[in-house]
Amino acid sequence: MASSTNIANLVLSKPWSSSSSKALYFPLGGRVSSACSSWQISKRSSFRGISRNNNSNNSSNTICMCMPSPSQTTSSSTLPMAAPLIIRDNESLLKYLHQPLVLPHEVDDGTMRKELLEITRRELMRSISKPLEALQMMDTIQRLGLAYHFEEEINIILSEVSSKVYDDEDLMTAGLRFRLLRHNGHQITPDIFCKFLNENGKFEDSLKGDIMGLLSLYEASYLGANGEDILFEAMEFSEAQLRSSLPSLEAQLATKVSQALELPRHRRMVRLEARRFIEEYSKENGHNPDLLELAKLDYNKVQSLHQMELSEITRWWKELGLVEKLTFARDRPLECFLWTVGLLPEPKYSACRIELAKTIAILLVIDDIFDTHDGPMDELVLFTNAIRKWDLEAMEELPEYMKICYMALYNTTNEICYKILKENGWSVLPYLKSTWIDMIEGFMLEARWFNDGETPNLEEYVENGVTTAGAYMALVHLFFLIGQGVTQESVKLLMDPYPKLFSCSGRILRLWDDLGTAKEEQERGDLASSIHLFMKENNITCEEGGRKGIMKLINNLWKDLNSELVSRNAMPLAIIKAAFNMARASQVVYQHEEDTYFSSVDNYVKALFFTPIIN
Ligand SMILES: CC(C)=CCC/C(C)=C/COP(=O)(O)OP(=O)(O)O
Ligand SMILES: [Mg+2]
Repeated sequence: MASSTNIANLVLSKPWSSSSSKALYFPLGGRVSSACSSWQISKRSSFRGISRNNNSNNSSNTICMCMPSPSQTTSSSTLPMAAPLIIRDNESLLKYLHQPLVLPHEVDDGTMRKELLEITRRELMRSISKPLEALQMMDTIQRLGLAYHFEEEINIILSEVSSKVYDDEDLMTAGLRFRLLRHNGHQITPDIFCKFLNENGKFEDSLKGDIMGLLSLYEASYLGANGEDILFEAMEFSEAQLRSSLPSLEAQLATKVSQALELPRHRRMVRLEARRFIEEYSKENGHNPDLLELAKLDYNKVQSLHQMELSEITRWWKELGLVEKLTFARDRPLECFLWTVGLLPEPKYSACRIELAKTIAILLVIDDIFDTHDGPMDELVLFTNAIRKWDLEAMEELPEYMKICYMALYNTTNEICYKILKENGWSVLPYLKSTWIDMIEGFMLEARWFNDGETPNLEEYVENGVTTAGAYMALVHLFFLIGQGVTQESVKLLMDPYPKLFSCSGRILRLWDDLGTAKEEQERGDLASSIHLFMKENNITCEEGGRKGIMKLINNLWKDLNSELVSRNAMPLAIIKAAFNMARASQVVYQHEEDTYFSSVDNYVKALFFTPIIN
């Protein structure tokens, strides 16, 4: 008979408190109940159930976790998504973050995760003699969000498969090999696809029925750089074939293909893809149960790290108190944090994420001084001049509401510089200051255009829009915060002018921003957006046509961005990755209505930061 355990009196610990790992074992098949709910314990292995009681009538704020003893096993699992969670303001966010909560990795106390990591590491290295197996496993590992644990092993395997010639490799393997090598910054030429062309230079008709091969070619084609025409041929060919075969595919494969057609792998944000793919993978026949288990444990562990960071950012933001003084300004620490997790998904960048989120929060307030508040021109000029001087005395001339913002920027930037100096011995104030000055001058230029009734051309608007979207500011900060490959040579490439890598990724950010926010901005009476300037310059009368044109520009910018990955220059790989991630995050933040899985930014935030994965 099923036993029942009342959880009302369980004392649970905070997600980041290391001292109190509690393992609560319940009998498999038993029930755990609270005042308003009960859970059947029927899942496999250690931790298998966590649910926050969201019944607002019940003040107990119960979090329930159920866990069969390690000896008990059962099969199959489903991952419920985004439980209802309402975060109304920073107050309730902080409250939420400080509520007692036990996350799965704590229950496991890390032992199981470590064991699974070692099992996976061994399996990955064993697969090296079979390239296809190794590549597939590596691909799954990356997709599950686990690649950061296996950087060394992944590089060993990639070096191995990049140096060999595989005469008999099929389309699927060639596509996978190309994509993984290029994604990870290894050299590979698209000539490996030449053998799949007929005498007219077109992909062979015989490939049309090879759905897995086409899918692999399709995903690889999105990493094409300028001049790699074979990959653009590959993109058209594979996309057309996949679309036309979609109705005849069996359900699971059809889902795989439509997911890919919706958004190729190369453009997906790492943590969101991990969240989504863990569920897909759990339903795949023949999945590796250890890998799946590891992915879930790891996802939840990283999520609890993110909660801790978010708690730190929210505390900082509240203490700063900017929005209490500037009531028109945006109050969105969560949104800032979403960006930073997009740019820097790896756990090791915890401190960088916190600092970057601060800069974005301040950027939003300055943007609001210029846009929403419509600061009078003379005040905006004063503000711009004071920032140029970068001097607390210059602050004295400013109106009260500007003073507090000025000092918040001044202090936060100095604190970031101090941390970098302490950590690495680099004195970076001239660079950080300079990138903020560029940004304020960009805002000022927009304000002048608006005030004088002047319309810039598309190119002028977009280039300035990269600066006002904060792209250069964010990447220059990250260059020093990450601190990898900071040399005299790479620092010389950083500013004056900003590197092409930054401007391509920044243009993608600006264009997605306009696609996502132009409607409200136009209603508010802001400057014409890139969509409208594109329509004007190309004699297009309908907005839909303008949007399509902008999408084309974005696709071309991706080719430019990929070219930067191929040429590499002296830019460190970590900052190249961050620039790519900025382009990826832009699409995620601004194109959510077309995403059928998460469907809203709110759901991204819940899935990323608040809802652990449960079985
Ligand atoms: C990674 C980074 C730097 C993220 C910042 C994102 C951003 C562009 C915010 C401002 O958008 P907005 O649409 O409110 O402002 P704008 O007036 O510039 O369009
Ligand atoms: Mg905008």
